[in-house]
Amino acid sequence: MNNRLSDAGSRKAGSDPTRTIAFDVLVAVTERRRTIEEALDHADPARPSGMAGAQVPSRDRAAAHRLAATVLRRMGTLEAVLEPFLAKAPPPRVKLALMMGAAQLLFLETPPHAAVGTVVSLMRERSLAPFAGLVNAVLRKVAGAGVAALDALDGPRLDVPAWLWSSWGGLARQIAEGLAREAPLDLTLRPGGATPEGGVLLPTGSVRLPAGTRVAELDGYAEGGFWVQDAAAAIPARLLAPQAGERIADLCAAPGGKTAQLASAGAQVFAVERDGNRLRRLRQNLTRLQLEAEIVEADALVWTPPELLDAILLDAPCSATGTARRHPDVLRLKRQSDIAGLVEGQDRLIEAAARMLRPGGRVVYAVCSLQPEEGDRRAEAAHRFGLSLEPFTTQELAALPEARTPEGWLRTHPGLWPELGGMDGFFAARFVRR
Ligand SMILES: C[S@@+](CC[C@H](N)C(=O)[O-])C[C@H]1O[C@@H](n2cnc3c(N)ncnc32)[C@H](O)[C@@H]1O
Repeated sequence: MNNRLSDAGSRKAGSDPTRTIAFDVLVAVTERRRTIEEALDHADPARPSGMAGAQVPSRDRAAAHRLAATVLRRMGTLEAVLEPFLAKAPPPRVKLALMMGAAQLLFLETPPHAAVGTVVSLMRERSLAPFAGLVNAVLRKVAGAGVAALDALDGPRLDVPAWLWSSWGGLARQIAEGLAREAPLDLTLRPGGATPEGGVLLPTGSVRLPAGTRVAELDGYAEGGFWVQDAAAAIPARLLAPQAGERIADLCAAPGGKTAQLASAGAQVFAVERDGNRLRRLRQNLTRLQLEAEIVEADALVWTPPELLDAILLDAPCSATGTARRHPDVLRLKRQSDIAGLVEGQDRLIEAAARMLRPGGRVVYAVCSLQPEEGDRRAEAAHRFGLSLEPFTTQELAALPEARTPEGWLRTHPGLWPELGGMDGFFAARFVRR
């Protein structure tokens, strides 16, 4: 993909869809609070941002995704690099274009003539021509300073919004250092599935391939030998320890990574999901994997299982701050004020799950969040719903002892496994119905 960004410089200036799409994505994320994926779905380099048009070819989409994600991941650092070269603050869209140029120069190894030339052309394409001279001059200075400009900057601190940094307490620096790295591709293998070529088996059982690997091109993909799932995301379903024949609900199921884990253990799985579009993806995933589950389009708050259940996996909707490596837009889109509403929804789902369980039945509550309100605090509150805490044992977390909290919960974060390439942030706790 590096090449893709570099190649564009040799094309005619102004004919580069990658930068145009990346710019439109950045505008959509920062001005309209769209996710990168949503913005890409609406991208059309031939039209100004926000107008849906022809589908973007997948190679352009991937390269634009990488560029926009790099800007969002390193936004604080990029602002600090540009600041000395700007006499006064430019309009927000001009600043985005400058950050895009600087990201290519400093993080994506794009040749200077390509990085500067394409962003200058972009200014004309997006009705910002009066600023083309400024952009040209500033980016040339950034190119002249080179990566040495990064040396004096505290990148991890600059790139994380202050409210998130303070919410992560003593782990903040470690987490932020992990977020600065691009996430690898992690797979969960079907039982007995073969590791694709180049894959490394991780201590927890997932298989890891380098960032940028195209999953659909791997041997065994079409045959359903594996599915994409971050190493940390694969742990909660393992901790539920599904047994063949057990009645288990996956209450927030799409796109189905955890449903697949439960089904491949031989459990009788109800995959409950309220979003019809996401449910379609879950169905497609299960079909490719040749796995079976009872797919239920319903709100888990009101759904009632045909009989009380043996176990539940509750992967509740959350702030998703634990996925910021893969989705750096999360850093810019989430706000501290979002947390209270999410917490309320999580408690309602825990309460609903408790009602579905037979006495002695277990639930693993999980969130891909790094926020303590959505993690430990929810575990502390679960007794209100007739649930007892059942901590994970050291043996259950033997493959990742550093992720076991003093209370016996699971807490992963992007700063773990730095030498192996990190992992997403997840919290999980187990409760049993009294
Ligand atoms: C964190 S994602 C789940 C990821 C999934 N467990 C996996 O591993 O692939 C949360 C999902 O919960 C769904 N959801 C949110 N609230 C729900 C509810 N009340 N009932 C059912 N599904 C819900 C969302 O649409 C979303 O697909």
